[in-house]
Amino acid sequence: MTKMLASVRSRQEAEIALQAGADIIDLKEPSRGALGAVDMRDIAEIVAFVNGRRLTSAASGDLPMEPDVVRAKVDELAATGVDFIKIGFLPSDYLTDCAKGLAGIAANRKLVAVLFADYVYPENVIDVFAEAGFHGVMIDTADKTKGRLLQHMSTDRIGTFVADCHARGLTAGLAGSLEAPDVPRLLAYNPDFIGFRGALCDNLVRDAEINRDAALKIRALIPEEQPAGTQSRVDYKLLAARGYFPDASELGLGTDKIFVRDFVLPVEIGAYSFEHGKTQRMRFDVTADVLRVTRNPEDMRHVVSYDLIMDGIRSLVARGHIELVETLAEQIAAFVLENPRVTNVVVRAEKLELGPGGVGVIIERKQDRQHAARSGDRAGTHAAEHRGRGAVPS
Ligand SMILES: O=C[C@H](O)COP(=O)(O)O
Repeated sequence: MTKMLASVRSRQEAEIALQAGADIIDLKEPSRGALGAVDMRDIAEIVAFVNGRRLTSAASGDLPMEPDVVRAKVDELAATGVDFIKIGFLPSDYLTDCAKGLAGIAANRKLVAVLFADYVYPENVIDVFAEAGFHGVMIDTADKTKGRLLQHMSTDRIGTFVADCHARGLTAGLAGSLEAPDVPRLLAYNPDFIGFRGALCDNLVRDAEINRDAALKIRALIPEEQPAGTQSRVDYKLLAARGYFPDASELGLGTDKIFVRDFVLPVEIGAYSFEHGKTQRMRFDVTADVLRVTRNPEDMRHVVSYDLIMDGIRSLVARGHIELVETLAEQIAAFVLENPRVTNVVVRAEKLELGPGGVGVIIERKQDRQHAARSGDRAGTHAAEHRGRGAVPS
C-alpha cells in the first residue's frame, strides 16, 4: 500500500493533514530548506496532538555530512517519539561514515535516508543504508525552484530505485515538488509512500499554509486499498485495484481517443551496421481508444494519462539497441494495451534521419477482450501476458 505523507510545520497544519486523511504526518519547516527542521518543542507538541492517530515523521534539517553532528541531531529527534526520522544525505566522502554512525540508533528507531534527485550519488548508495540498518530511503529534490522529481529522474529510474530498495528490505519513498498528475505515474511503481508539501498549499507555494481542499484532492488520488504484490514495474492491476479503471457496469459510456503526437526521442535502432552504436531521432504518434469512466472527469483517476504512454516509450527505448522499427512499434502497442481501459491503439513509429522525409511503420492493435473476459480478471490479464513476454519495460 502506498501511503500519503504530508509535510506540516505546525499543529494547525497537522490537524488539516489529519482530517484530509494523510497517512504520515511529517514535521518539516519548508522555509528552512528541503529538509528544514521544526523546533523540538513544536515537534513534541505535534506528536502529542497526533497521539498515535497517524504515523509521524520529522525532518532532521539540512545537516552537514559530519557523523557527530548528524548523530547528535538524530538522537535528539529520537527522543521526541516520532515514528520515523528523515535524514538528508548529500554526496560526500563522509556519507558512509554518517550512515554507519547511525547504526546504533537505527537498531531502535526507524530511520529514513533522504537522497536528492538533483545530486549524483555512488551506485551502491542504497546498500550503505541497508547495511546500517535503516528502515527506508526516499528520493526528494533539494532545490525546490528547479523542477519536479520527474524532471530530474525518469520513471524508469524511479522504478529501479523502488525495486532496489525493496530487494534490500527497505521501504521506498518519493517526493519532490510533486503535483496531482504525477501521482498515477508514481503509484504504478509501488512506492511505500509519496510525500507532498507544495501540492498541499495554495498555488503550490510550499511556504504558504496547507490548504484543506488541496490536501483532499491529493488524498483522493491515493486510494487506500491493499494492492496485490507485484513483480512488474508498471502494474496496471495495481492501478485498477486503486480505482483508476472502470467497473464493468460503467462500460456503456463508450470510448474517447487520447493521443501522443510528434514525440521525438533519440533511439538506438536499425539493422544496418552503420546504425549500431549510435542513436537516431525517431518520432512517435500514438492514438489510443480509451473506455470512459464517468461523464464528468474530475481528477487523474478518471483519465488514462498520456504521460504513462510517454513513460512507456522512454522505458522501452532505454533498454538498448532495437533492430526493427516494427519490433519497437509492437512493443509500444503491447505496452499501451496492458492498460485494460485501452480498447485499440494505433502506433506510428518513424525514423527521421534516413531519408529526405520520415520512414517507418503504422500498426493498429486491439485489446483481446474475449481472452480478458475468460480470465475473469480484466485488469490483470494483459499485464500478466506481456510481462511474461518481457514487453513490460524493465
Ligand atoms: O517529504 C516530502 C516533502 O515535504 C515534499 O515537499 P515538496 O512537495 O514541497 O517538494
